[in-house]
Amino acid sequence: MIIRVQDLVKRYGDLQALDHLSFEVREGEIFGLLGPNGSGKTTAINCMLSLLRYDKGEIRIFDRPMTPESYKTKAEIGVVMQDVAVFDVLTVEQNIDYFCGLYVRDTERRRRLVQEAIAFTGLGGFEGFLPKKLSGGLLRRLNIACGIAHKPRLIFMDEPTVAVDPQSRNKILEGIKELNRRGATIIYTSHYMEEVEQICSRIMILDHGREIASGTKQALKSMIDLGEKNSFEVYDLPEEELREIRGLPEVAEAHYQDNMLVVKSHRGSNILERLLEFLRSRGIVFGRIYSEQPSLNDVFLEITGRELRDGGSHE
Ligand SMILES: Nc1ncnc2c1ncn2[C@@H]1O[C@H](COP(=O)(O)OP(=O)(O)OP(=O)(O)O)[C@@H](O)[C@H]1O
Repeated sequence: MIIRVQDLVKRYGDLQALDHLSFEVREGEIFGLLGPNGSGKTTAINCMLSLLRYDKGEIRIFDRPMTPESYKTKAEIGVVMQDVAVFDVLTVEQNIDYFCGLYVRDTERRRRLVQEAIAFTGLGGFEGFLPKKLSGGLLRRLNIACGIAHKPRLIFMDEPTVAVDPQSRNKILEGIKELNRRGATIIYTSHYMEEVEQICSRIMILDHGREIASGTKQALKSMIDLGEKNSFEVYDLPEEELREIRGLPEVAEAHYQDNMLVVKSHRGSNILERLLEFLRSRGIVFGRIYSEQPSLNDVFLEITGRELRDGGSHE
């Protein structure tokens, strides 16, 4: 077992940030911690890294107890934190060399590792740049290079794509999958469900410091009764027709707002064809049609009654 967390409790004064959290991470996984802002993801990571004292519980990494003095364990861990933490006065290359040097003393080997990290994160050509000359996306990639240059066996990544443009984000996500293919186990936190769905092999959903569900994305989605969501651009939908749609046995819920008819079906039922027939038979004019599978947001919504996040933008 790469990580075993048992019954972890962390309080900040009266606030219970982690509430009896237990989970395990196996070798080779990309394990996603998904939860809204403030759900306890960063606190959980800081406890696992022994950067934060906790009130109760046990944390083992590589089958060894994790303590602030676990230097051997720490040397096998890479950390990419939410806030970019690099030295302003050092160049890209010097920064990576500095962080790699915390674990790798041999200068020849380090030189090779630094070059590999530069190539891996696509920072070639920027070696001599100071961090303040880099774009936001490149700075994030430097942050990642600093965390992974020493080729750790286990990598913690805390929201590494916050405030990153879509192109850099995709590069970062591809990079994470590649690190995993090369053998690293990864803990990835995010409040962006699409990212977690895209890269994580197993996911734990957190809310108020508690696990509300965990499993593969398929397993999580099969926990809820929701099937696909079909949306139709409809210019006029009489109340009577909406009532009839709601009455169809496969329909879980149906709403009509701002010229959009949104119909969510129960799990396992495919009703797009039937809805199209219904609309046509009633002479209801429709425009564009979208069909979506349930998302992890639907899982979160069904369990907590709230949206995983407000709005849809990747701010
Ligand atoms: N040093 C601190 N002192 C007091 N409260 C804190 C402290 N750090 C975090 N908290 C609170 O603990 C809860 C969990 O915060 P945490 O940062 O772990 O959540 P998170 O899921 O990582 O959120 P985010 O995505 O915003 O970082 C929040 O309510 C937060 O306000």
